[in-house]
This record gives sequence, C-alpha cells and structure tokens, in this order.
Amino acid sequence: MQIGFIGLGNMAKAIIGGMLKQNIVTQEQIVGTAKTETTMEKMRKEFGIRTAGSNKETAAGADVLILAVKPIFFPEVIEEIRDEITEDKLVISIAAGKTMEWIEKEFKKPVKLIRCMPNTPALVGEGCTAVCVNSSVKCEDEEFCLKLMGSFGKAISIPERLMDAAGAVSGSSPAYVFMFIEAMADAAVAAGMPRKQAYEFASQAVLGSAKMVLETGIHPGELKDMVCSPGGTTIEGVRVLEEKGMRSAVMEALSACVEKSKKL
Ligand SMILES: NC(=O)C1=CN([C@@H]2O[C@H](COP(=O)(O)OP(=O)(O)OC[C@H]3O[C@@H](n4cnc5c(N)ncnc54)[C@H](OP(=O)(O)O)[C@@H]3O)[C@@H](O)[C@H]2O)C=CC1
Ligand SMILES: O=C(O)[C@@H]1CCC=N1
Repeated sequence: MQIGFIGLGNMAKAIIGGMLKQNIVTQEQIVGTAKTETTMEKMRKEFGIRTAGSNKETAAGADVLILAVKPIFFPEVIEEIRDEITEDKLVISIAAGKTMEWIEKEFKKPVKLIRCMPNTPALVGEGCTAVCVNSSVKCEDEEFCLKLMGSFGKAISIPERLMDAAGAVSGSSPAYVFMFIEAMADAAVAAGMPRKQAYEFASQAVLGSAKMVLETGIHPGELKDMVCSPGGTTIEGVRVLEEKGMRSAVMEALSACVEKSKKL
C-alpha cells in the first residue's frame, strides 16, 4: 500500500507525522510532491519519506492519493494527474470548501473520492477528522480511510452538507484555541509569571477542560458553574468576558469561517 501526498505543507506534515508516530504506515510507504525542492528536501530529512519528480509520478505510484494543496491549486493539480487516476485508486481531498461534485467534475470522470477535514493536532495524535464519501467509494475504502485518519486522533463520518461546519469547529478551531491560550498566558505574564510556565498552565487548563467535557458528559455551562465560587474570583472574569462579547465574538468568527468555506 503506497500513500501519495500532493502538497507537503502544514496539514500534510501533521498527517504524515501522526501516521508515522502511530506506526500505521512506514516511511517507505509514503511518497509526496510539493511545489519547491526546498520543502521536499525538508520532508525527506524530517520524516524520511520519498519524494517524486512530479505530481504525475506521485499519483501514478499511489494506491491512496491525498490532495493536500490549497483549494486554489486544485484545477492545475487535477489537470496534471488526471490520466493517472484509475478506478482502483482512492483519492482523498482535504481541501476546505471544495465539494466532491466539484472535484469529480474537474477530473472529468468518476473517481473513488473521499473528502476529509482534518486538523493539525494530528501531529500529536489528537487530531479530529471529518470524513464523507461519494457513491464510488466502497464500505471497505471508507473503513480504511477512517482507520488511517483515526490513527492520529478521532475520525468521524458526517454528511457532506456539514463539512463547512466541521471546517470551522474542527479544521480551523485550533487556531482560535491557540489564540486563547496565548491571551491567557499573556495575562499571566502581566501578573508576573515567567512565560514558559504561563504557556504550560494555560495549555494544561485547556487540555484538562476539554477532557472534562469529553469524559464526564456534563454540559459545559454546568462545568463552568462548578468553577465559579459564589462571590469568588472566577465569576469576575466571567462578567468581563460577557461584557466584552466573548461568546458572540467566537460565534461570529466561526460563522465567518463557514461563509468563507462556502465561497471557496
Ligand atoms: N492547515 C490546516 O490546519 C488545515 C488545512 N486543510 C487543507 O489542507 C490543504 C493544505 O493546506 P496547508 O497545509 O495549510 O497549506 P500549506 O500552504 O502549508 O501547504 C501547501 C503545500 O502545497 C504545495 N503546493 C503548492 N502548489 C503545488 C503544486 N502545484 N503541486 C504540488 N504541491 C504544491 C506547497 O509546496 P511548497 O511548500 O513547496 O510551496 C505546500 O507544500 C488546503 O486545501 C487546506 O484547506 C484542511 C484542514 C486543516
Ligand atoms: O485556513 C484554511 O483554509 C484551512 C482549512 C481549515 C484549516 N485551515
């Protein structure tokens, strides 16, 4: 089984790093291409994977081909690899916004196609990937994809109409969480804590809180109430966050993300 990557950027790196860490595939099973030799050299050095001379070569040698370039480059990449995509190959797109109908039209023929929305925590085995498939995909192909994506976190099948929402709440959301961690750490630094320690506290608080939601099944609102001692310190912070429109800002940010995805 050969896994090909077209595009070796941030997301491909997270997926490759995750798959190798979990021993789901070996370095010899991964081949890829990027736009520049600099990126390909870095990937060979960092992950020990092979790189090919062209996208066509990557596509020709792959049983499973992951399209990991930005959505805007899909037409030129598909044009290049079209002839190599036979009925038996499984093509996985991780691009935001590009529907399976649109991608298949670009190929100008039926393709065994899966659309995924992963996220960068894949790199540390805590990714979350939304998966949907087209009608050419067999049950065993979908299961294989869920296993592959599940090797570096969770993999969840969803209908394609929810892909834009998954992009916002999962694909993009790590960026918003990192901003939250950075802001909390900045405040701790302002209160005198060394920066490294501030990141450690802030990150662990986010990790622990997320685990509580996932593992206890208790509503996040109730978990919040459990932290707010009457007349205490936390509720003062909650008041300020409400005053500054934190929830509304987060909702609007994710809605903007969904809208952009629809336009891609
Ligand atoms: N980043 C994320 O968190 C997520 C990204 N995605 C999706 O993943 C895809 C890639 O995003 P991301 O990794 O962030 O982007 P990056 O810009 O980090 O990486 C894009 C990669 O594509 C390569 N590339 C560009 N043009 C070509 C080409 N013609 N042929 C071969 N390779 C090419 C670039 O090469 P070079 O390095 O040489 O320039 C680079 O390695 C996007 O479609 C995005 O929607 C989905 C979920 C999450
Ligand atoms: O910013 C982007 O377009 C990609 C899609 C999801 C996360 N990153």
